[in-house]
Amino acid sequence: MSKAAQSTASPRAHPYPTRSSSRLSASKPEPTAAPYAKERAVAIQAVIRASTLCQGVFKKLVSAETITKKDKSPVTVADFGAQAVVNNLIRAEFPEDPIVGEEDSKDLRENAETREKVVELANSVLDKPLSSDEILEAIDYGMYEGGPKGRFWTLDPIDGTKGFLRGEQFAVALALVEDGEVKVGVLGCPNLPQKLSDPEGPRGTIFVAVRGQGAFERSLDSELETKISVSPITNVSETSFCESVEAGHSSQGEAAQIAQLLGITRPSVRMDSQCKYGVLARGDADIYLRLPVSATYEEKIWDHAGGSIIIEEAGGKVCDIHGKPLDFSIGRTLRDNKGVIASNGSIHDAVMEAVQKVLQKSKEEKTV
Ligand SMILES: Nc1ncnc2c1ncn2[C@@H]1O[C@H](COP(=O)(O)OS(=O)(=O)O)[C@@H](OP(=O)(O)O)[C@H]1O
Ligand SMILES: [Mg+2]
Repeated sequence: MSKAAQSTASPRAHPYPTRSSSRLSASKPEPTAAPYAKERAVAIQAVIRASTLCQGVFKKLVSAETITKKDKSPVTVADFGAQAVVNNLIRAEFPEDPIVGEEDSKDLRENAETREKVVELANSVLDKPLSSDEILEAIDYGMYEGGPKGRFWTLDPIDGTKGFLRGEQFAVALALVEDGEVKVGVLGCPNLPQKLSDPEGPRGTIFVAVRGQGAFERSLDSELETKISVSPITNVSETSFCESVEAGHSSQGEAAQIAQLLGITRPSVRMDSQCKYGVLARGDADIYLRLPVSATYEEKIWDHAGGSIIIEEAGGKVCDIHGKPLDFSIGRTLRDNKGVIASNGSIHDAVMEAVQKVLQKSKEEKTV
C-alpha cells in the first residue's frame, strides 16, 4: 500500500440529501436535488439492507446452507435473500426500471427448506413482509437482458461468494446503467476494514458514485460521507496492485510478470470481489489487474458496473486488457471486452504498455 495513497480527505456531508436509514419512502427528491439524487439514496438504502442481511447470515453460516449452481460456484441463502431485498426496494421506488441480476429463483423453487430460510431472512430487513411467492417474484425481476437503450439496474447480491464463505471480502454491488453508460454505482463492503492499514480496526464501508459528482465512502451506519480519490502516485515502481484471490479468475503469474516489468516490489493485495475497485478508488492500492485465464469467459456486467464508475469518479481509469472501455450496452456480459485493467490514471499508460508486453509474450509462448 502506498503511503501517498492514504486518503487525506476529511469527512464531509454529501451535498445531496440522503434518506434516513430506517425507512425508505417513495417521496420525491427535493426540487433542488442533483441529478440521480433519488436513485443514489434508494440504492444506498437497498445496499445497506442487503449488507445487513449478509452479515446476519454470515454470523450463523453453516455449510449445509450452501447449494450448488450449474457452474458449481457456491450460492448461499444470503445471495438469494440479498437479491430479493434489493430488487423489491428498487421495484417499489422505480417500478418502470428493469433489473439485470446475477441470480434467478430456479434452484430455490426446487428447495423448499432453503426457500423458507430466504423468505425469513429477507423479511427480517424489509419493512413490509413478503410472501414466499413474492420473494421468488422479486428475485426474478432480475432476469432482464440489458442492452443499449433506456435504463436498467444491475445487481450482484453477493459479489465474491467465495470470499463470503471464507469470511473474507465480498460486496453487494448495485449500479444504474442508462443508454449503455453507468450513471450510479453503490458497493456495500461489510467486511472491508475502513483503513486497510488497520485490519483490526472498524470494518464495513459503502462506496458510492454518481456520474459527474465524484466518489464517496461512508460506513454502513452513518450518513457522513467522505469524498475519496485515487492515489496521486506517479512513480509506477512505488505502486501496489490488487488482484483476485482466485487464480482461476485472473492470471496471477502474468500479474507477477507485469509487476516485475514495472519494477513493483510491493506484494500484491489479493482480495475477493469489487472491494478491489473500492480499495483502489480510495487510494489504498494503485492498480487492479484482471487478466483472463480462460479464452472464452465473458465478464458479467454486475461484476464491474458499480466498481468501474467508483474508480472513474475517484479520478482513475478503467479499460480492458486491449485498452477498450468496458461496454455495458450489449447485454448481461461484457462480451466485447477481455479482462479489466484499472489504475489511478496517472500511471495508466505505463501499466498498459507492460500489460501488452507480457500478454504478447504469453501468446507467443502458447503458439510455440
Ligand atoms: N473464469 C472466470 N474468470 C473471471 N471471473 C470469473 C470466472 N468465473 C467466475 N468469475 C467471476 O468472478 C467473480 C468474483 O470476482 P473476484 O475474482 O474479484 O472475486 S473472487 O476472488 O472470485 O471471490 C465472480 O462473482 P461471484 O459469482 O458473484 O462471486 C464471478 O462472476
Ligand atoms: Mg460476482
